[in-house]
Amino acid sequence: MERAMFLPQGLSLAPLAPGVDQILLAGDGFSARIALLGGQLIDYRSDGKPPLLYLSPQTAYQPGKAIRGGVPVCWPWFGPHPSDAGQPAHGVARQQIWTLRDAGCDGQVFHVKLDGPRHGDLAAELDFRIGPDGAAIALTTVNHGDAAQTVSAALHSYFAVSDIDSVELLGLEGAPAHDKVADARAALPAGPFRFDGEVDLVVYSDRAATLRDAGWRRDIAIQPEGSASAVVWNPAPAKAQRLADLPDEDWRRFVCVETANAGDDARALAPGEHHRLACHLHFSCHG
Ligand SMILES: O=P(O)(O)OC[C@H]1O[C@H](O)[C@H](O)[C@@H](O)[C@@H]1O
Repeated sequence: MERAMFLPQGLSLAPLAPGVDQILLAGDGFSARIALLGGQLIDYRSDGKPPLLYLSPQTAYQPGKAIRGGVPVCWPWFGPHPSDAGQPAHGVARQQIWTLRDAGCDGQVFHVKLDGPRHGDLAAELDFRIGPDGAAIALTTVNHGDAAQTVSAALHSYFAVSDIDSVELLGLEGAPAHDKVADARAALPAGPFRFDGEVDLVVYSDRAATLRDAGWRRDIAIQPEGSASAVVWNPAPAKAQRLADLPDEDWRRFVCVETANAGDDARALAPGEHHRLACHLHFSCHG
């Protein structure tokens, strides 16, 4: 909180829950919130429009627990730990408090830098650029050690949708994928992808994708950087019921399209090397 005096106009720190602060951004025609727990964007919206991101009303804002919604940062591993089942799923970054290092404003675009927890010799930082046209989130990993390290990660975006039956995902047609539900390798269909039942895919693609929502007449454009994998996830009713921090019916209200370095796309970092994984998110409404 001691940094509050340096914050630009439109940006402030406020409590989100006991022991957890959030950064509030109020721009011309848009607003956003970043939780320091997990270093995660939890809200972005244009005035009068539906939110970009889904955020569970049942989430616990408690250090040591991940927030269900927004854009959790999975780091420095995605999914189960590669060798130690006692470690948390999706790494340590989403459960810990990040530190605000710098914030500024360039015209209408806010930028915010956060420092993440160290994990051994690996360090993480986040760079947000948030303006009237959308949000960009960049996760940079640096290997400060003397040995090579493998890192997997994801910007686990929960996109809000009008209803899951109204959306289709475009841009990943025909891409090779690992279907984690069937534990099988397969290519995505040649046409638009629709969500039918539980979906948990690592799609090997570095292409931009578009989430088209006919109900809200909106397209969300997802432009990846430093990524050759996208994780596409929706739990469907049975798995949603097993998630204590998600209302039973809310699986209909989001889909995750995660800009990732997952599965075969994990990255090896030599000593001193860094890697930047970023997603650039824009939405447009159509008639
Ligand atoms: O419940 P969580 O640990 O947040 O994980 C939620 C989901 O994240 C990713 O999308 C994984 O591919 C899924 O397998 C997992 O179920």
